[in-house]
Amino acid sequence: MEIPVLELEGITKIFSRGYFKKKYIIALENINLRINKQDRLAIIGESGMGKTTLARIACLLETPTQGKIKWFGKDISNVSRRELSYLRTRVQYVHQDPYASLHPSRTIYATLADPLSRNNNIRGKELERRVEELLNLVGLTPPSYFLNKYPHHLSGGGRQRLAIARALTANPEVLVADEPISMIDMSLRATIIQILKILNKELGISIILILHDIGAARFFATNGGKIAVLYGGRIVEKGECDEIVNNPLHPYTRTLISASPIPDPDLAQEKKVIELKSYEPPKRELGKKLCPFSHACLYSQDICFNKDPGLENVNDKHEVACFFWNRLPKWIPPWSKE
Ligand SMILES: Nc1ncnc2c1ncn2[C@@H]1O[C@H](COP(=O)(O)OP(=O)(O)OP(=O)(O)O)[C@@H](O)[C@H]1O
Repeated sequence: MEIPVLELEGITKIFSRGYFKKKYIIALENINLRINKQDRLAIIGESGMGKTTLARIACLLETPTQGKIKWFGKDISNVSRRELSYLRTRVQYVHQDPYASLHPSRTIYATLADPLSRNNNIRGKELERRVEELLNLVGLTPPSYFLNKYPHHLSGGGRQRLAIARALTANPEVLVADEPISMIDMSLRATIIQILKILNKELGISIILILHDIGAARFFATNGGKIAVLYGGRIVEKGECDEIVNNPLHPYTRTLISASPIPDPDLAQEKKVIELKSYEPPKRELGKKLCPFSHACLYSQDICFNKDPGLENVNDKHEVACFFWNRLPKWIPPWSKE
């Protein structure tokens, strides 16, 4: 079996808040993920489900409370500070807010040339050539127009392109983009996802894209990519994108798909959004075994409140954590004319 570039094994993250009366927040629980070379993985879920925490742990910017992180099969839980800072250059993080992640007083040339020179030990003409190559790659063309401009001269989409180019200066093995399209114009969102797909295909970089919209996740991961659905800090369903989107087996994934906008106005009018029993966020208690979606799920029964369903293999392309996945009603996709 292929050795994954990055592997998360049984990752749990618990935050504590308060000084005298501590409150514990289970942000992630028992997350297992394998990222192979050139993988395309979309992680989806609503706000507060643990996406950013997972992204930061995958980029080695946050330490898990429990679990192992492996880099090419080697456990890196106890590596030296020096090795950790090296590994952090191999897994690059693209922040959701391009406004905050770029230095406002550096030109676009300096934003890219300084880290390029540091990471690759190049200067002069070679450095200029590489800066131009990166600008071309992310669609900031012609490069000569942008070199002496500043981030504030760019639109939100342009700044996100620059942030992606800067992440590439370290020649990363993995790029984790945390909701990179949430703060940019709707019309530019597809182009940013398209750039990530090109980097994945042409440079062979493994890409983890964090999103809350399953439609965007589908656009990114269709045709060979994967999707993992996060709810209440757990992965409730994961597998090949086309398999998950066409045959979702977790009630939460079905809810997400049914809530996602569809472009066809006739279908949009007829589309039924799946109602839930409750719209409260999941309650997570330390040591309590249950399905995190049980309070909201239309199909939950006693067992769902007393036992952790755990991910089960449906087939080699699909895992789901639901006791009743094979007893749910037939799935009719909202885009179907049936
Ligand atoms: N540093 C922290 N200290 C305490 N609690 C935290 C911290 N970071 C995250 N949390 C909590 O962990 C849970 C998961 O947060 P996280 O930001 O990972 O979710 P998310 O899915 O990325 O949400 P969003 O889309 O709103 O950013 C939330 O309940 C959040 O309040």
